[in-house]
Amino acid sequence: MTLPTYTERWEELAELKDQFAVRDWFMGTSGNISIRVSSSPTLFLVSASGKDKTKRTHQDFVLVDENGALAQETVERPSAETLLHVEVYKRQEVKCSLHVHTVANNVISEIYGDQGYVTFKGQELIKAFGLWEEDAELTIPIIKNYADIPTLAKEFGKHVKEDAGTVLIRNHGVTAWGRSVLEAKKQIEALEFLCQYKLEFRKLGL
Ligand SMILES: CSC[C@@H](O)[C@@H](O)C(=O)COP(=O)(O)O
Ligand SMILES: [Zn+2]
Repeated sequence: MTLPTYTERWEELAELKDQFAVRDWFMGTSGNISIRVSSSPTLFLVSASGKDKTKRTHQDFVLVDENGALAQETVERPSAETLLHVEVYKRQEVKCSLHVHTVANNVISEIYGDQGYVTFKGQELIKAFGLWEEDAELTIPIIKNYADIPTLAKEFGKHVKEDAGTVLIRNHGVTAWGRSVLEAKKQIEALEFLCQYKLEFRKLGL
């Protein structure tokens, strides 16, 4: 790990955090985000736990290793959900992992929670997930919100089958990851759009 890489990745993550904060995507200190700093060994910056993520400070992120253990001296604790980030960084191409709680993603995860997935069809934005065919269908898994984080991470890990993806956690939020910050961001934003659309549609009784 070279210092410019560390600083550049920190800044990239900090910018993203500011953007999500403006959208109110970190309500009540919820949400956590991370970015890969090194591949060999695996090291990534993850948001510190329990902070007001609408504010920018020099303690916003901490460096952790492939197991989610602190790789630097700090008084901060890594996100309580660091183990979910650990799951995606097992894939060498993954560069970024994002987790947010929104009302729309929570309601959709509850409505479709029993069936374990939600589908979207006939929507332009499913192209953000690489689905370009006219009748393509996007399926997003919904997992149970286990209180025990290692159990939650294990369940989540079963759905990390590609270098980019999205998983809803029932009545909790969503985690998206990708080969770049843009790819992870694109998916989490697109899913939020699709969840809001589906809810609006249902509200209108259509
Ligand atoms: C305070 S509610 C949110 C937490 O329980 C958790 O789900 C979350 O997303 C944020 O935890 P954090 O440890 O700050 O990364
Ligand atoms: Zn969470």
